[in-house]
Amino acid sequence: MTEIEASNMLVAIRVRPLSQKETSVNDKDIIRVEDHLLIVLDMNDFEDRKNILHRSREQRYVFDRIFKDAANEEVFQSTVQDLIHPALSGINACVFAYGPTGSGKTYTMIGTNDDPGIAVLTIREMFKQIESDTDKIYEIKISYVEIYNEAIRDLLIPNSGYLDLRDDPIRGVVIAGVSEFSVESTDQVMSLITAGNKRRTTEATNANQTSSRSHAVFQAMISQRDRVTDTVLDVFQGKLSLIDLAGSERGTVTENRGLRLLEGSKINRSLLALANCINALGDKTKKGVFVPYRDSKLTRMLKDSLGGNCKTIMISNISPAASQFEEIVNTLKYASRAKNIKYKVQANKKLVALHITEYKNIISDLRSEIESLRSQLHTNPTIQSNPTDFGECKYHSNKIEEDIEMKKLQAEIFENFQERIQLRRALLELEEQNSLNVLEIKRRQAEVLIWKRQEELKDLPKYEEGRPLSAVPPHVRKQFKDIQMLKASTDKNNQRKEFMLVQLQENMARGTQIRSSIGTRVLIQDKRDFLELLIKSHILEQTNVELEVQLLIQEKTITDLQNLVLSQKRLLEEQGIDDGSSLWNKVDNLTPPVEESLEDVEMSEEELKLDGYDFTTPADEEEEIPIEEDEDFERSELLLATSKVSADIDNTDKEMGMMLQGRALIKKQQETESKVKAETVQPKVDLGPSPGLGLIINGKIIDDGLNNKKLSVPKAVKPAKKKGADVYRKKK
Ligand SMILES: Nc1ncnc2c1ncn2[C@@H]1O[C@H](COP(=O)(O)OP(=O)(O)OP(=O)(O)O)[C@@H](O)[C@H]1O
Repeated sequence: MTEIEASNMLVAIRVRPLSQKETSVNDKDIIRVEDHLLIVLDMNDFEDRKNILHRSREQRYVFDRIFKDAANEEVFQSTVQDLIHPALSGINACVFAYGPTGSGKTYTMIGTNDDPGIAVLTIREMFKQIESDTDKIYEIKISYVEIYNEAIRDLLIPNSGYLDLRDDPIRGVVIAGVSEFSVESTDQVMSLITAGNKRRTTEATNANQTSSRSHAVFQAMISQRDRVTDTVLDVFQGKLSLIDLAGSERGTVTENRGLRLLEGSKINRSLLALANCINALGDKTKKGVFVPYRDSKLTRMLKDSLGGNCKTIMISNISPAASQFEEIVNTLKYASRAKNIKYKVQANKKLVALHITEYKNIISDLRSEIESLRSQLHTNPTIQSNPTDFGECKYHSNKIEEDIEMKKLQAEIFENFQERIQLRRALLELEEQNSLNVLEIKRRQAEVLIWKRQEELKDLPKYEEGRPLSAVPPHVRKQFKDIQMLKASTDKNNQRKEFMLVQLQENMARGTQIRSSIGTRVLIQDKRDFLELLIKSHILEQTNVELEVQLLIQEKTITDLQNLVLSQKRLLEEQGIDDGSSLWNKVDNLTPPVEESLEDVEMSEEELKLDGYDFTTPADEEEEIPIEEDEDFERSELLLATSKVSADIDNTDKEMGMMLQGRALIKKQQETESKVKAETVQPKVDLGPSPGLGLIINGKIIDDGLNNKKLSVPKAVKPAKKKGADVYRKKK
């Protein structure tokens, strides 16, 4: 598995001017900028300077780029301009504007006539570069959608229905059925964007007169090839995404009620999912932890941009007003975390061997469902007979009621099926992450083994013989620390897997219940059409999964895996370590030194820098990232949960068959789990819960991931410290 040089996400901060409203109430500007340093002053420092007991809440942050009183052109030139050429050369690029409501995200992305925003400037620059490149032919298609209340709508066509996301084996996550317009000039793009913006859902809230209630995603698909005929052509395909996120809502700030409150909680949900992904990707202590991209439509769409082969820029917007202190600090903390996100070209690589069985399960599951539907369709004599027979319909005498019931059923079936596919795929991804963790652990263990071998040749006591960890070189200590983190992440992933398995069981039981209720809920002819539709959608999904399997096999990642094992083995053999017996047994038996806990032996900043760690995080980074804990937020969650429960079908009467199927599934998963466990060395240190990664299942926030306790490692009982030469006992 070849990895290109990793680079970090570029994070820029944009501070908007004080608004008229803020100035009119004498709100103060509390943001100071000195090059890469951003200082958030404490308002109390203005008013209460004489009170020496007052503890200042002043905060300092370091960022790649900070803009204050800057025009959009300046922001563009120092950030996004550098993405245009790579995007035209086949590299994926993404820019997203993040920040609380009213902080200037839409201003940054769209701008005004006098100060055109990033989207306009990007398109202009793109066509400028295309026109000056006479050697190549470019084709550009654009799409523009919004995610509103977790539903995707096309902004380029009027009255768009809801669109769905699909996992395309070649293009990654795609929006099925989205309109893509071929464009040849800036003007064409601009008129499409303007029309799209008019269709975007905006409302006045207390915090912003034209608050964007949705996340807007503009994408340009670029293909480039040489202007040479009659030769085999290489076509490069890049994707440039520009995303204007909806603002994070705090009920207390916006004083939203009713629909706005419900809407806000959905916006928060996808932003919480985004924050969870940023936390998982950007936290150095969370190596190998499963990234919950599937928790929201937004994060599913952003999967490539956050953790894949994509150059991404995050522009975090803030107001400078003292009244916005909490929002400013929250935004800056998330932005700081995002700075740690790194990219690797092959981050989305899949491990074929470990997936084939899982995919086969999905296919056989779909097949049996199709069979059951077919037999319902063909064996039920009442369906085959008179299509206008209304005899089976017990409850609906009137056609309108019938239509409503039919639509409700359709929605239930679709939702149930989508949810199942999402859970299944998430389980696959989780398995993949754990398998990668096993590999990463072994890779590091092999490194330690090599170091041990080299040490054996020296006249020093072995670390097992009392040599403290502090005497171990930094690069080896880093391997031990990484191993510890990876094992902790694998445990955390397994806990999450258990949650998901329970959800899957419930989903399947609900599916059976919905299907068995069809006969009593709709008309005969409708039932027939309905079942046919169901069969078609299932066949489509099955074909999709089968295609994925074939592609995975073609990817030959199995070979990659074998190559890795072989090269690792060769490496060890070269060092005279592997005697040809079992390499993996040998590395699995490797235990970290017990004389001192790994946490006790802190590496110096210099040592860590040498090992590739980043120290650009603010001093208070260790603090927990606060979440919206206000009453309104909780109330809106409750509201959502209640509406969900009332829409749910009572599934207490589970069929025996489903129970057996569920048990078989759990048994299978347990077998897989014990297999994974057998391959993984149990951690010697209890790491406790890993912080910062929340859990959203079926759209419900199970664990916000931000209230968890911090990662704590119980300190090992330290032996009395030896000094100087005592530490290095002579080998006998
Ligand atoms: N850099 C800026 N210069 C001048 N005015 C600005 C700037 N940034 C934002 N504004 C003004 O502040 C107000 C709020 O900005 P905007 O609508 O872009 O916020 P937002 O973050 O997109 O809000 P929401 O999340 O509610 O949609 C607007 O009136 C906008 O014109």
